[in-house]
Amino acid sequence: MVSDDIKIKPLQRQKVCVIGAGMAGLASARELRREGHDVTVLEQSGDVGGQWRYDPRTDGDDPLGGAAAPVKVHSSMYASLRLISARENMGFTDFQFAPKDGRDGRRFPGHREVYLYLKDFCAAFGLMASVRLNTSVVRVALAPGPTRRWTVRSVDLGKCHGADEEEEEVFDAVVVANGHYSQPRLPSIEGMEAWRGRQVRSHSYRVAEPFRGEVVVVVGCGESGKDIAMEVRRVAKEVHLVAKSMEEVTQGLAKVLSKYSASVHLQLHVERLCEDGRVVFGDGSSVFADTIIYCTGYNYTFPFLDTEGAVTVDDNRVGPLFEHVFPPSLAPSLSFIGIPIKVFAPWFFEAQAKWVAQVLSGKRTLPSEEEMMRSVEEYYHAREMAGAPKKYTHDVSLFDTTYIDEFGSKYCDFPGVEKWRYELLLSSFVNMLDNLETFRDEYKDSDSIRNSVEEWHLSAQQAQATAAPAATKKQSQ
Ligand SMILES: Cc1cc2nc3c(=O)[nH]c(=O)nc-3n(C[C@H](O)[C@H](O)[C@H](O)COP(=O)(O)OP(=O)(O)OC[C@H]3O[C@@H](n4cnc5c(N)ncnc54)[C@H](O)[C@@H]3O)c2cc1C
Repeated sequence: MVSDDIKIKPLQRQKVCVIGAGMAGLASARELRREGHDVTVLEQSGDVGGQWRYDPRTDGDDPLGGAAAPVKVHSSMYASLRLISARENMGFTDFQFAPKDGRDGRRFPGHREVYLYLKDFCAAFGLMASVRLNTSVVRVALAPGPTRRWTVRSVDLGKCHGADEEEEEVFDAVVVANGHYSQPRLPSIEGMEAWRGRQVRSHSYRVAEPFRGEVVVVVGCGESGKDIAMEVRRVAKEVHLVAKSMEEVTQGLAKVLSKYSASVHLQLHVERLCEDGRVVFGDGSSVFADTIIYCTGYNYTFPFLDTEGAVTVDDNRVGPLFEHVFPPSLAPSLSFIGIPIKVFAPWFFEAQAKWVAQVLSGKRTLPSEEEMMRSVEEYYHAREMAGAPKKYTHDVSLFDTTYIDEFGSKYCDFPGVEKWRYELLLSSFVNMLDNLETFRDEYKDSDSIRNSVEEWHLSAQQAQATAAPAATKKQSQ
């Protein structure tokens, strides 16, 4: 643990390392630069965009080894993926995700449109000047000495893979933004190791073609599970979609299940896998399957981070983190951006990043370590009382307007999410629950949403035309 008498560098312009150039890392870079810090973003891949940079390569089919071993391919996006959140609800406050001529202008565009948007964001704010690509961070630990600083060890993947190519740099602060949709979280099912068929993680699913003519079991009924089951059904002999309980079977899912009843079958729970290739379900029925695709979520992982036990991951709880951002004993020099799930992204990442940038510059102060710790413990206790499993610690719930709005006003004078955006979110969600196959293309806005969306389109386009060049000029000065 960190010694109590360690000196914190006086707050001002800090030399900050951001790990990762996805949505969260880019939001951090922009806010830190705005606040006058000296920022270096280290990104292991050859471009920015994180998850939204589709990668046709995969980590292969071995889920058992793959669950423990770090993945090599970062993005879990499949080729056909389209957003589940409306573009009007995704975007930075001053750089909206507005449709652009000649691009995918749909309300729920494909993954590439988000990647291009993030590239535009980088260009508009001159962020590439701070980003070092092909640089994988392999170790982050407290630097020796009387001041709390961090040694960051990285490898230049563009050059070579040898340990002697590692570089060490010392930073005043580190912002961790490495994402948490890459390392698959797998269920533990009896017989998994000996089952003779192919077992694939949704992380490695790209297209349906490899499953042509097969009997496929899709475990997990979240967004990816449903999307993948519906896509695979077009080429497979039959698909068995496994839900945890009937609660997951929304009206929309029930509709498609009845529409495709000849090829898609709902199952509840996988009981065990048999060596002969059978998959036995909770009701005792079974099927000989060729492939199982696990769509069972992802784990938080920070393989490079050594905090001497100050921050741990326990059943997907990263902690302790004050407001999901600062570990009390290491704040503010270590912070995490993008940990919460089910938030307006990147809007919320921007708010978190603004807070971190302002705390580092001394514009804002944090409560004492003890108070932050108490707050974390109270939060855990409240979650427990509400019956929320530990693994959902960072699910702050998109529909709870208070958390996001209070965060913004309390920590960084950030505007609350406008009412119409919540209305749009809710109506899109209800439409998705009812019309799984069509919700992205067929929707009916209420008059008030339609008016607000029209206004948004106009102002977003104007803002992009004027503010972005100004921002570029300002950043390059
Ligand atoms: C299939 C799928 C569908 C999704 N659909 C939606 C949606 O519709 N709407 C929505 O809002 N969100 C969606 N999401 C969630 C989305 O990924 C997040 O909103 C957001 O992209 C997370 O951004 P991030 O920057 O935290 O992480 P990432 O995008 O994962 O970026 C992390 C970056 O860190 C880099 N990195 C990691 N480790 C290191 C290291 N050691 N050294 C250097 N660099 C490193 C990675 O290469 C990557 O570029 C979806 C996610 C998935 C997987």
